[in-house]
Amino acid sequence: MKMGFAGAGAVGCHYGSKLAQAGASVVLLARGAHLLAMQRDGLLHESEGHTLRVQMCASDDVDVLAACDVVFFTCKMTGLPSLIEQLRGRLAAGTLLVTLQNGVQAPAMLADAFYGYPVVAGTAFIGARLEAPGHVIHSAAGGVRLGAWSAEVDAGRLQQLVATLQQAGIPARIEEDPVVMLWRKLLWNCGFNAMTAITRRYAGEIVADPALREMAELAMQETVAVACASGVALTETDIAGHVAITAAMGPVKTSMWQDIEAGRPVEVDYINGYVAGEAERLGLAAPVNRLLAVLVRAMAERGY
Ligand SMILES: NC(=O)C1=CN([C@@H]2O[C@H](COP(=O)(O)OP(=O)(O)OC[C@H]3O[C@@H](n4cnc5c(N)ncnc54)[C@H](OP(=O)(O)O)[C@@H]3O)[C@@H](O)[C@H]2O)C=CC1
Ligand SMILES: CC(C)(CO)C(=O)C(=O)O
Repeated sequence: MKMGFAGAGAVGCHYGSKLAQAGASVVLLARGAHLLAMQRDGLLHESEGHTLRVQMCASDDVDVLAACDVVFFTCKMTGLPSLIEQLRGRLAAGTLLVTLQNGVQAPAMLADAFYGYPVVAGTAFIGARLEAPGHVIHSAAGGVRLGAWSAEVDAGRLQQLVATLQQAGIPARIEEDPVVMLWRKLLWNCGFNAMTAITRRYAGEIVADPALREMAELAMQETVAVACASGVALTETDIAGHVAITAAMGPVKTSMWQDIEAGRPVEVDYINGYVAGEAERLGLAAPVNRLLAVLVRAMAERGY
């Protein structure tokens, strides 16, 4: 199976490297100083106490993905529309397209742009960051959940992909309802991504502080209400589950906190901003999500 990673940063390089180490043929679409570093020295990959230099084919030419069996989209949501435009008409028919973005919008965007292709929705539970160009640190977890999004997805092929990921040491499983899967992850991200980015506290610390925890829970309650009004069956139990898991979580810097610190575009419009917008469309109120989105946008504009 030839695996491609479109927008190979922290998440794409970690998974690409794990697959390459297990013998898969892997190609990375990357750019800038990060690409140059990987082309010159290979990827420096720190994971689970091991540091390796891993050589993979990396390019900024989209045709590097042309002959892949599977292409994982691993750019940020902020970069997805332009990446889709670059790849439109350039991938072989039948290529399995897998999204791993936070938020709930990526699979539908791909299914629209790549009509007739098999599209798989995915969620990544991982702590990973680009420490420097060509240097990825995987610090926590690493599981992937996948669910068939478009009718073109063949169940056997999806199972084979999950087996390949598992053989590479990536905990992977299939979810029967990809919409619920995406919203359940969004629920956590609405509660904790902006809160960690604003307060510079780990999610576990937010849960341990009654006032901060209350805000995170309010953001998640609004998200549950929007999900339910959209026909997605999330409940208060999902919130309690997220809070319990987060209380036991180590010091993982969320992707939004990393982006704010690095002065990169933030995904808040696809997380709290998305929920606030959907609430307005549905005639609901989501003031906490709206406030979190406004604050994170303002911080991002100032570059801190
Ligand atoms: N990192 C984490 O721990 C987690 C991340 N996620 C989610 O996974 C997704 C990916 O996150 P992450 O890996 O951290 O993001 P990164 O920013 O580390 O990686 C994305 C990479 O894609 C590159 N890229 C974007 N567009 C293109 C393009 N057109 N051509 C070539 N390269 C391109 C970016 O380059 P450039 O920097 O130049 O834009 C960047 O190197 C996000 O939706 C995030 O929310 C989910 C859970 C945890
Ligand atoms: C849940 C977590 C922290 C890691 O999977 C995440 O989604 C993020 O950093 O955006």
